[in-house]
Amino acid sequence: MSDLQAISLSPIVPVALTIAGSDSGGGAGIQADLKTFAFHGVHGTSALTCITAQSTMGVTRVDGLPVEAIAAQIDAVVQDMRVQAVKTGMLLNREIIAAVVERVQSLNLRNLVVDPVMVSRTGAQLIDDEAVTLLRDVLVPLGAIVTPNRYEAQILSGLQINTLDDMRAAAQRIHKCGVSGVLVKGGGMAGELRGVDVWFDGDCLETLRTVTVETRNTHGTGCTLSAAIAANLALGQDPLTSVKNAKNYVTEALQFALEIGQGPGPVGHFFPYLTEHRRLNYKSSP
Ligand SMILES: Nc1ncnc2c1ncn2[C@@H]1O[C@H](COP(=O)(O)OP(=O)(O)OP(=O)(O)O)[C@@H](O)[C@H]1O
Ligand SMILES: Cc1ncc(COP(=O)(O)O)c(N)n1
Repeated sequence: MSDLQAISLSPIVPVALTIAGSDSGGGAGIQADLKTFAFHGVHGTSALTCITAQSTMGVTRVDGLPVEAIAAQIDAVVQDMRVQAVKTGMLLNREIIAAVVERVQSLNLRNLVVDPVMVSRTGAQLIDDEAVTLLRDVLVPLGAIVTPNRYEAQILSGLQINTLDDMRAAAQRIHKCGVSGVLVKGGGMAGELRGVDVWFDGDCLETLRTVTVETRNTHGTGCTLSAAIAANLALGQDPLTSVKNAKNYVTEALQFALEIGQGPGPVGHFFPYLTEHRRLNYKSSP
């Protein structure tokens, strides 16, 4: 048997789990997470929390799933597979957050990346006040890494964020709640700070910069980033390396973001790696 055959017959593929909502438009939520896991060579599993009717134009309807159905999905995956990393995304309401917290604790889920989906990058609150409190006080402290955007970081820290120093102060304040690593994301910052993130893990306070991509097609950046961090953790990378690799991936996916639909299009999860030939075919399509 050749080496190639031996490898393909017994692949040791890491497994990651996303606990998040569905985006019918395919740009964010579970759809973005599974594409990101696949890109990284990680087997993606999912526990759906809610179904959004959504497109690049926005969300027109949201239906939460029964908490028993959410818990059953998590149990089914974890009882069968060795899940190396988990990410949470849109958890919608208090009941769903409480159910996820209960499963994370009972099953002792490790390498948890909490994307605290609470406020859109434009500042609109996506979950009710009670849910915000529970997420902040109970779920975030269980995380290995939490990834708030500018507005979410304001809620978690109680600080206003307008400058890089504010981002740093917020990351340090959020760390005090017990989460191991904090990444304050700068997609919603103005001017030179757009796309600049701040990392704090108790020792290291680091500013992470790639390039600012001039595009309006940024739908799904937050989901993609947290899923890529989870994928890197599943692959055995340390937290800061995972965050840096994930940021590089998101930057590249933004550079190949898709002009699809009438609103801000999604990032291109696989598009940097399509052959030039195939991209030319797309351009010549009607
Ligand atoms: N124009 C950009 N250029 C480079 N990086 C960007 C840009 N916009 C966002 N990012 C990066 O994308 C990642 C996601 O951050 P962002 O602040 O957009 O999160 P979010 O608000 O949760 O996402 P979304 O807008 O999709 O809800 C961060 O690493 C951020 O720095
Ligand atoms: C189902 C679902 N989950 C999360 C988000 C936020 O997405 P992002 O912050 O990545 O744009 C979304 N728009 N829809």
